[in-house]
Amino acid sequence: MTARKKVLVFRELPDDQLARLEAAHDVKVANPKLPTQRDAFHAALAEVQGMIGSSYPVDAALLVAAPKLEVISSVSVGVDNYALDALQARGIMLCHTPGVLDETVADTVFALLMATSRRVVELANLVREGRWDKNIGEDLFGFDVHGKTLGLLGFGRIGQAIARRAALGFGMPVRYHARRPVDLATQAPELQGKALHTALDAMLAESDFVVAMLPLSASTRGMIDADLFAQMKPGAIFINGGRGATVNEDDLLAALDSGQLLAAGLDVFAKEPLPMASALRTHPRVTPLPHIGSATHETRHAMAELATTNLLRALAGERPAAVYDTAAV
Ligand SMILES: NC(=O)C1=CN([C@@H]2O[C@H](COP(=O)(O)OP(=O)(O)OC[C@H]3O[C@@H](n4cnc5c(N)ncnc54)[C@H](OP(=O)(O)O)[C@@H]3O)[C@@H](O)[C@H]2O)C=CC1
Ligand SMILES: O=CC(=O)O
Repeated sequence: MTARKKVLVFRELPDDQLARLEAAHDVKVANPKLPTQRDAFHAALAEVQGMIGSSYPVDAALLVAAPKLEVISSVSVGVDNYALDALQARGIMLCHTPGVLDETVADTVFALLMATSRRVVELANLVREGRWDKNIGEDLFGFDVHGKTLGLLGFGRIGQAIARRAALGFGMPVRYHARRPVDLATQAPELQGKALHTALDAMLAESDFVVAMLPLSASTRGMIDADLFAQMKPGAIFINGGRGATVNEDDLLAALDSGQLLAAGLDVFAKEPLPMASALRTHPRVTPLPHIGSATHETRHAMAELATTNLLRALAGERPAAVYDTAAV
């Protein structure tokens, strides 16, 4: 039997997953985002071997305050909140939740595709506000989604789930850009002949919808800028389901205001929650969501369960299913 260790839960976990942790280890729950729990969170760091949570920056200074830390289990697939260099230097394991959220995040991205192209929020507001006094005219028509070309920036687990919806359900030709082409024959045979690895400039020029599904890293920070927007088809729709800071938001606003982009659907922003002063919050052709890519009951539970299993395995000296390679860029 594994010796009991000290575990810090820094974001709410479902009761059944908390109970699994408490059965094996001494657990402290303290969310540093809540002023009433911040001191308890920082005090606990000195003794903990394991941490589990998400959506909080675990930087190098925080890690210095946690000298006994062996493993962090993130309830997220993205790992941009963690000081990867410091984790690697200290030999602290980082686990995450790839795979269990792919289909749900792809659904969210498709909701944004449909909402932007068919003006769903704008037209629902027209009805709610009592402005539906005659049949709508051309000025409020949308554009088709089916049959249009989809360009994907990032073609990993989630990008491929989006491509399946587009190619198999909506008859959309798919172009994707990633640094390495994916071997569709072994990894996604259903997309063979339907999704093409395409040079970035050609993908941008050919796509009616450009969807970014990129992780945030040194190579992607600010990557989607004025230069890329200028290469998109005039009147394209841009969707971001990856990370906000991969986009230069001032350049995005300029592309919307100039008419180069027809609309944008955004689940993620450079700063979250989105500041009240951000023009993206109220722009008439932006559909903003509060980072809900994986936010369904089923998927958030599956993520918590995988993260809990990862942590329990790591603390027991076993290899968890989803260890992030902190040396990878
Ligand atoms: N909105 C939300 O709620 C959610 C957002 N996310 C975000 O989505 C991201 C992607 O998740 P997932 O699909 O599981 O990740 P994967 O690691 O499976 O895929 C990442 C993709 O991005 C590509 N990529 C990485 N760097 C670059 C680059 N510099 N230029 C071009 N392509 C690049 C990779 O290909 P290659 O390495 O060959 O370049 C790969 O195709 C997560 O890291 C997270 O930030 C995830 C879940 C929910
Ligand atoms: O943004 C969500 C994630 O899992 O990463």
